[in-house]
Amino acid sequence: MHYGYGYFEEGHLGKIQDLRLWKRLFPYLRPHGSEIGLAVVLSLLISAADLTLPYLLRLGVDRYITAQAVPQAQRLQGLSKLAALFGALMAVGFAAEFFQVLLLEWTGQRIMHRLRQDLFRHVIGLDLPFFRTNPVGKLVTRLTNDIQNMHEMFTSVIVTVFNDLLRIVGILCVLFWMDASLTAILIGLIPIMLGATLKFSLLAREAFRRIRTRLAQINAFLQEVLAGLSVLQIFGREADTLRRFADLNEAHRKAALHQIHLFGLFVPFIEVLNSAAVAVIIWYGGGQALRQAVSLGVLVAFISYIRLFFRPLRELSQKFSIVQSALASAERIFELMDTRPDLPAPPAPKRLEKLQGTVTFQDVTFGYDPDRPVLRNVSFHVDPGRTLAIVGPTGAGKTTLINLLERFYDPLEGRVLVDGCDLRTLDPAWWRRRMGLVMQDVFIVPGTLRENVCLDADPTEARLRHILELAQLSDLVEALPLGLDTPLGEGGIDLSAGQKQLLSFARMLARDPVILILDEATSNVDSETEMRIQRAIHSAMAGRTSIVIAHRLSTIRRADRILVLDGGRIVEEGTHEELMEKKGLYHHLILLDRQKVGHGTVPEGRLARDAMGDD
Ligand SMILES: Nc1ncnc2c1ncn2[C@@H]1O[C@H](COP(=O)(O)OP(=O)(O)OP(=O)(O)O)[C@@H](O)[C@H]1O
Repeated sequence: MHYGYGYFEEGHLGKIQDLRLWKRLFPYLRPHGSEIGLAVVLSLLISAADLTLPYLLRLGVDRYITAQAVPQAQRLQGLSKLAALFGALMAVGFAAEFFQVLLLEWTGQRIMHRLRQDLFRHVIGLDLPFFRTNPVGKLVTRLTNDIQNMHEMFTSVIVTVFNDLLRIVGILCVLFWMDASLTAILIGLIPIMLGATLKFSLLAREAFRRIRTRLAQINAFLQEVLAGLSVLQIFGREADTLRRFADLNEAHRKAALHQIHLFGLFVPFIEVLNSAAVAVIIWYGGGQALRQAVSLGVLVAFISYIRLFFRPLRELSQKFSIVQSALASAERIFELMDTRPDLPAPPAPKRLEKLQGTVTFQDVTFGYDPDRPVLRNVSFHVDPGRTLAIVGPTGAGKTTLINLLERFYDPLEGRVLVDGCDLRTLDPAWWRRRMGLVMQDVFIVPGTLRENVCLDADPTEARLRHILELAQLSDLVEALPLGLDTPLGEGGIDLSAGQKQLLSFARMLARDPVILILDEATSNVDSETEMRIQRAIHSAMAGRTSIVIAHRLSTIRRADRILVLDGGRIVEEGTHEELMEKKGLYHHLILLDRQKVGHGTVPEGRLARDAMGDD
């Protein structure tokens, strides 16, 4: 939320004298040099019009209203001319200000658009390890509040500060030229005005910070409560939740009231100061006028100038605050832009001409936290077109293995090779496009069902129909009024967990990958659909290297090789028959599974993975 004083993250202010930041900002301003130049010219026009208006008043009073010696008709004619000139100048000032605002907003929006685009491009190019340590909320703030903050600075500070300074200096010069002693009085009032507004700015900034903190607490609380509302209702936590919300709401109300008091005090105070300045000028200047030391016109012009003079003075401190907050935002934005990917890109990323699909793990050790390895000395080899099944207890490191194969992370030790090439030497985007992933968690991208199936693939209409058929999605598509053009996700329809898995399978088929990875691919669909999907999966596996995190005996049996992982190590390896003969962990797991099936606690053929950790 923006209050006109900039958005501040706890206690952090930007340093206006930080040249490094201005240097980084300059490339964003440079393409708009002509627009900024034009805005400055318009500033000159606005200031000139503003400064001339009170002077016309002076002329009106001195030359025509109080000039008894001049004939009446001439005075009236002069006044009409002045009034016309006054109107014309106001129109010029208005038009110039209108175009300046348009120009600055347009430029500000263009700059922000580019900055946001650059930042987003950078963020989505970062690797998964970065997102583990940087909360999503923080990144969203960078792309929204911080960018908005800088927009504020571009549109309402950079050029308009020039306006303000020009006006202040211009007015002082004109006043000095008209009457030095009256100007001296006005200058005496400047420190009081500046001091008051500066103090107020600090208090206002603190007040807004408090409101924002309270609002952030309310937002976080609401998000949490609404996401888990059903659990809350089941456990009867409504009254307690209501009480906690009431406390947060009350704290926000108090903070908002404090800010209203502050403004309620400051705005009239500034008005009083303004009026006091006018009173002093009337008292002192009036005396001078009576003694004929200054003309009545000068006095009238002076009073008009005072009004013009105090506004920019008052706004300068507010603008100072906006610049401080914008520079703090710029610092955070550039800090994010300077984050380098954790996975170093090879100097010349390779793309293999003809990918066979051999996968080799060579003595791989890896941990998300380098001090706590999740995989230890893992080595295996899968030939093209072969199927490898990985089984093991919960938390054994199965998904981590897949993460390394996707090159979302690099091993701490050892190498992951495809067709004999270290993954670190390949172009990661090219490599990831060669893999088809069917996972339990399916991410729906905002878009239609067709876009969600095709993603980066471009199958023909007939092929797409065939894919939907294989993925058991045809009936669903037919039942939807808009068919494949039905929007999914927010604002569109929601798919069931099972339907999402079918979608994930369809995506894999559309991509036609060399390497197939299946992780709990059909855990959420009914038995009949599962059977059909399993059949389709097996035919999809033909001719592709497949790595399956297996929970079903049927899949495991068909695998060419089975790895049994436990505590991040490969503890057994072989075919189903070999491992059964060994009578080790695999044998134990299978027996447990059979027992469970016997007791009817798990569906037939599903490996009793929950029981795996019991041993
Ligand atoms: N992103 C992550 N950051 C930190 N630790 C993680 C992360 N992902 C997994 N881990 C840890 O790594 C270990 C292995 O997790 P992994 O997901 O590979 O196990 P898994 O064998 O796939 O388990 P499951 O069968 O339950 O899916 C676990 O101890 C887990 O806590």
